[in-house]
This record gives sequence, C-alpha cells and structure tokens, in this order.
Amino acid sequence: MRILVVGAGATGGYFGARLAEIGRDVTFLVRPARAEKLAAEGLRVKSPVGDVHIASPKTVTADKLSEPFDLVILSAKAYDLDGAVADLRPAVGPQTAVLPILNGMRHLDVLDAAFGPERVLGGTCAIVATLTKAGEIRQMSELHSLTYGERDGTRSERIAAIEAQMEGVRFQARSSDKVVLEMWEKWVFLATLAGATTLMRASIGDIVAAPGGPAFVEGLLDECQAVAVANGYGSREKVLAGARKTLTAEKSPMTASMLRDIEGGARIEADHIVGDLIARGRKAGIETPILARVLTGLKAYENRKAREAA
Ligand SMILES: NC(=O)C1=CN([C@@H]2O[C@H](COP(=O)(O)OP(=O)(O)OC[C@H]3O[C@@H](n4cnc5c(N)ncnc54)[C@H](OP(=O)(O)O)[C@@H]3O)[C@@H](O)[C@H]2O)C=CC1
Ligand SMILES: CC(C)(CO)C(=O)C(=O)O
Repeated sequence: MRILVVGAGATGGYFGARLAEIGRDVTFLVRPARAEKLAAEGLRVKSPVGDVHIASPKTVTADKLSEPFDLVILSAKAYDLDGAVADLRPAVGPQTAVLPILNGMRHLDVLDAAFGPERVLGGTCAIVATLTKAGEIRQMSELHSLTYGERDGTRSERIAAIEAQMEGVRFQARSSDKVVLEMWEKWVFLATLAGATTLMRASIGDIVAAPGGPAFVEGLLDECQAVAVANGYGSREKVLAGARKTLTAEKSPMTASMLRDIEGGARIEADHIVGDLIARGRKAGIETPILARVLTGLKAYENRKAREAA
C-alpha cells in the first residue's frame, strides 16, 4: 500500500516515521523548507518509547505530486487545511482513502466537499508531541494511539487493508466501528483541556489547586458534553467519567498542545476547536458561556499576534 502522509510535523511525522520504521511504503508531502531539512538530516523522533531516525525519508513537494496514493493521512493544522487540500489533490484518485487525524470535526465537511464523502474516513489520534525548532519530533509522554474507521461503522476491505499495514507498528493502532463518536469524544476532552489551560495559562494541576478551579473545569466539560449530546454524539458514560478524572486530577502537569503553541507564539486552531463547538451548540439551542469566554481569550491572542506582526 502506498501511503502519503501530508505534513511531517508532530503527528504526521511521528505516525509516519513509526510506519516507515517497520518498512511501510510511506511518502511525506512537505513544503520546500521541510523537504530540504529532511533531505539533509533525515526524520528524527525522540520518544520515551524508543527513538526513530529515518535517514532518507521519501518526500514529495506539491509541484511534483502527480500520482494517486492508496491512503492519504492528513496531519496539517486546521488553519492550513485549505492549502493542504489543494496541494494533495493529485494524490487522490478513485480508490484513495483519505484519513484525517486533526482534532475537531469541521475538516470532514471540507474534505467531503473536496474529494467526495466516499473517500473520507474518520480518524483521531492521541499523542503529546511537538515539532521542535531544530526540526525533530519530540514525543513527551508514552501516549500514542491512532484510531480510524469508516464513518458509517462498516468494516470495509480498505479498513482491513489499513489494519494489515498497521500490523506490528510501534503505536496503538485501532480500527473502530464508532469512529465519529470517538472523534466527538476526543473533541469534548480536548476543547475542555485546551479551553481551561489556555484561558488560565496553567496546567490542569495548577488550575484545580486554585479557588474555583475544579468547578471551572467541570463547568467547561459539561458545556462541551451538552453540545455533543445535542448533536447526537455525547461521550459515553465511562469515557466522560475518565475525562472528568483526568481533567480534574490534582498535581497533573497536563496542558493542551494549544497552550504550548501560544507559549511558543505559534498559530492556533481557535475557530476549529472552540469556535466550531460554540457554533454547533448555538445551532442546537445550547448556550456555552464558558466556551465563549475561552474563544474571546484565543481571539485576543490572535489579534495581538497579528498586530505585533504588522
Ligand atoms: N501535537 C499534538 O500533540 C497533537 C496534535 N493533534 C492535532 O493534529 C493536527 C496536526 O497537529 P500537529 O501535528 O501538532 O501540527 P504541526 O504543526 O506539528 O504539523 C503540521 C505540519 O503540516 C504541515 N503542512 C501544513 N500545510 C501543508 C501543506 N500544504 N503541504 C505539506 N505540509 C503541510 C506543516 O508544514 P510546515 O512545516 O511547512 O509548516 C507542519 O509541519 C492538529 O489538528 C492538532 O490539533 C492531535 C493530537 C495531539
Ligand atoms: C489532548 C491531546 C494531548 C491528546 O492527543 C491533544 O490532542 C492536544 O493537546 O492537542
């Protein structure tokens, strides 16, 4: 199976390197600067579960992309989605499956419109990783899972073929017959984590140790879950209980990648992760005042960044 990973950043670089490590036919669609770096230094992953160095990763830039692939794993950030979709178009033929691993849900609409819903799988990943300034991928905890599936829950031939490719890989790979629900569950968790840690500029442990901290986090989680329920994808009881426990754990150093992005002065997926949840809530008649406050904070950050860059 020919696999194209769009983006060799934190997630695409990590999961792509792990697939390449076991001999899968992986090509990275990258932009010119990243292509140069990868050609010079290879693809390096520093990981608590074992480092990887792919000395000569296969890469392609958009101007050289001409043939369809069997599987496209899409790992661009939401703010780069339109550009990535335009760039990867030649890689999508009649038999291509597109597997996005972005957080949130709105990218599915964009991909459906671009490639047809029959080509678009559901997908979600859990990992704490970053692309460092030096160009290597640093995984910061042992968490590393990739979940994928047909959005209608069927077990198709292409899912069986992807399962075969995932056999023996050094991360948790799992096909799911409830992948859309799992994407929503991840979104509820992440929107709460990102919302709380970015608004408070602190870790979960710092927040829950502050007066009103646990109630604040729980209120945010309840809002996110109410939107998911109103959209028909409320987190299952056990998943929600696990999320609540993790998100209110004393002394937890956990933060969202969005907070790390803010602290590094990088762009963020404010509209995709938080704005879209608010919009889906509003459409279903659910008020989300805490999420609205979170979005104000994120948009203020974006405004400041734009002003300072001007
Ligand atoms: N990091 C994490 O721990 C986690 C992230 N996620 C989610 O995964 C998604 C990806 O995030 P993450 O991997 O962290 O992001 P990164 O910014 O680390 O990586 C994204 C990469 O996509 C590349 N890219 C963007 N547009 C194109 C294009 N047109 N052609 C080729 N490459 C392109 C960027 O390349 P360039 O270097 O040229 O800008 C960048 O390196 C997000 O939705 C995020 O929320 C989910 C779980 C955990
Ligand atoms: C919640 C977490 C850490 C899990 O992958 C994540 O997706 C993020 O921080 O963006």
